[in-house]
Amino acid sequence: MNAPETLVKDGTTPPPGPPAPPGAATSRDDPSSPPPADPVVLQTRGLHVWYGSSLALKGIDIDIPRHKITAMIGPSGCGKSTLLRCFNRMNDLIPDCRMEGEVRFDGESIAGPKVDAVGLRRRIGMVFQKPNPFPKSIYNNIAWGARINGYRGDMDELVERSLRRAALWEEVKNKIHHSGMALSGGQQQRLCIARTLAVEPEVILMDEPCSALDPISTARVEDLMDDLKDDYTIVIVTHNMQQARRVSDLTACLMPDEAAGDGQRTGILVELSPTDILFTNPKDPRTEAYITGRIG
Ligand SMILES: Nc1ncnc2c1ncn2[C@@H]1O[C@H](COP(=O)(O)OP(=O)(O)OP(=O)(O)O)[C@@H](O)[C@H]1O
Repeated sequence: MNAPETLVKDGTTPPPGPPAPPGAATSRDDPSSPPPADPVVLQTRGLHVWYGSSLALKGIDIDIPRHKITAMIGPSGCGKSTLLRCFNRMNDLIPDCRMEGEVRFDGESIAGPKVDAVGLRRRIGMVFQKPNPFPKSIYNNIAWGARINGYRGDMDELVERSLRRAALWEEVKNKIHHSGMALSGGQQQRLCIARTLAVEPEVILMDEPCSALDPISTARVEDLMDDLKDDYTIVIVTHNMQQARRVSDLTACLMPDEAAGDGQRTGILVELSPTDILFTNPKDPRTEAYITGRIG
């Protein structure tokens, strides 16, 4: 995503709230101020994303609520991962990827050269499909990132706290200086979650975090997500509709735009609903067609 000079808004959609002035103090700067009252933590308006000349996402307007788990489902190639990467500007790292529209975090635009993308990714962490621990010890998988991010506190305490929070401590406490690569796939994924938690993000983006895991490891990660949502906002992309039903509070259904030209698969958001409603009484016939297997 290249930061656009001018943000383009879809005139058919309601505009977001007013942006905070650049450099304005936020509640995060002042520890005595109450947490933001706005229940929406991430918001897009009129979001379009292109890879080269190919339009991958069109006109996405979505509000992600704080301290909830929002799942994103939809057929392959309809732009779920692309949308996830818009939230912390990971698309900036993809050549030829360009976005127009607005993405707001805590009410402030994340686009533009003045926003520190690295700092943004610290506040909005990401867990990937394939566990990707560093080729370092379990301890250093956590300590390394924390040190780079300027952590000056008690590192042993941070490592233990992060591993406990990721429900991994009991399994690794006696081999903390062994390689993270020697853990099982499920343990590696929880180590990656612990590494993400160690830098104290507010939001965790998960891109199919269980697709490489066996059912028992999947259940452990799902239990962990449920436990984490009191303190974090989680957005998860999943192909597994049962998983979306089990873990999420809200579900967003993305579908290919029927109006797109031949050979184009452009994703649009057709529905965002409470998960129990989306799977039992969907508002949009395209959602119903997808969840009943009539569109894949
Ligand atoms: N790095 C990239 N370069 C070029 N095109 C890309 C890139 N990443 C994704 N795309 C294209 O953008 C569209 C959306 O891809 P994306 O991976 O976001 O969809 P998805 O819904 O997450 O798919 P899946 O469910 O298969 O993972 C696809 O047409 C894909 O080919």
